[in-house]
Amino acid sequence: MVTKTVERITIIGSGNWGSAIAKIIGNNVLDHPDTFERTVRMWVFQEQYNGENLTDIINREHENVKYLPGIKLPENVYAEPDLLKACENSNILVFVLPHQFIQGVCQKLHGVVSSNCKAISLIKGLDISEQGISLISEDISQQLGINCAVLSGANIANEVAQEKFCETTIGATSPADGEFFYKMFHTPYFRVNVVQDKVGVELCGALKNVVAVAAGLVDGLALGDNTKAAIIRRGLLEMRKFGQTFFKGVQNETFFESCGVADLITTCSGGRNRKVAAAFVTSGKPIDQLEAELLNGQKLQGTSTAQEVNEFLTARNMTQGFPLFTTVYRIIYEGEPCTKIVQDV
Ligand SMILES: NC(=O)c1ccc[n+]([C@@H]2O[C@H](COP(=O)([O-])OP(=O)(O)OC[C@H]3O[C@@H](n4cnc5c(N)ncnc54)[C@H](O)[C@@H]3O)[C@@H](O)[C@H]2O)c1
Ligand SMILES: O=P(O)(O)OC[C@H](O)CO
Repeated sequence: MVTKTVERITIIGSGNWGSAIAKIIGNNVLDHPDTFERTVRMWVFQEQYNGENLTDIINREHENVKYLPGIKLPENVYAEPDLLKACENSNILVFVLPHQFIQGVCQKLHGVVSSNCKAISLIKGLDISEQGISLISEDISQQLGINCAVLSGANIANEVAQEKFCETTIGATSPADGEFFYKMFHTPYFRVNVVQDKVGVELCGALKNVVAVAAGLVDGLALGDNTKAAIIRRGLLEMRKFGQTFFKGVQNETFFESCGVADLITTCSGGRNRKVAAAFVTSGKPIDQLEAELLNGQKLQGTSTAQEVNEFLTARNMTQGFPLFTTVYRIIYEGEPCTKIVQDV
């Protein structure tokens, strides 16, 4: 008799989105016991919450009281503070942590992960320097020697966790991987569409965060909805130009998926980057201070991505071709007046 092996999943990250996605995966594996192992492990960057380990609270209360309060996680989601233990014998790795922490995690996992693992990145960020750009999914693939698909969409975590209808996009170059991840993530309220333009999906997720900062500046200046719509439209065009200038094969259609225009709308209305950028205008406080004051440990991605994109464009003498990305950078990091967001774009 041939025994069918089932896939063991580890979620690497347990913030606001990591916890919301743990709810989806934890429930979906129960619907597919022939495909997935029942227990889903979630790596938690350990911290104390009211004098207790966060992992102990999550495993007792089935709730991430710090990053996703008020939402019960399925009882088969198990929080583990040791990264290597969390990933032991896993076949499926779901990367969902702020992009600034991915290098450290990959270094710890280097040489430990089996080459027949599949990975998917839900991270919205890029690894950019003067030397060039790497997609986070490419970094994961290269450092761990495994394939990595991506998932990105108009998905504010708290709304997804409350099971409010939305859509998302999976980018997978292999149709078999696309089908597999569809099964792992799709629900009636979290509708997955799979496309092959993995690079386009990932770029949308990262670059929309810079546009969200611009939208927050507009809100802070109380310029109104027409102005914000103009910023969103211009932002979308710059995202596409950036993708099609620096990467091969990025498709126009991808920008009309959930990961493109839909994510721009949601992030520019209700996202954290928007919120902190608006407060930057109204309070005059530095971004780091506002992140700490307003986000309760959650992390911003848009300001650091604006800085990374600017470093990359400056090294190529191409900032003029991307006025919105460049203006966001200059306002946040070089003290340009916030009103430049409508003068220089
Ligand atoms: N929150 C959302 O609505 C949402 C939706 C879609 C995509 N995303 C993307 O998902 C990714 C993860 O975001 P999130 O919202 O789950 O995180 P978050 O901002 O809510 O939480 C921050 C996380 O980072 C962890 N952390 C802090 N220091 C760390 C360290 N040194 N090393 C490793 N981890 C550390 C914290 O424990 C916490 O789990 C990001 O790329 C984000 O853009 C977020
Ligand atoms: O809260 P933000 O700005 O990080 O955006 C959250 C999600 O990416 C929206 O899809």
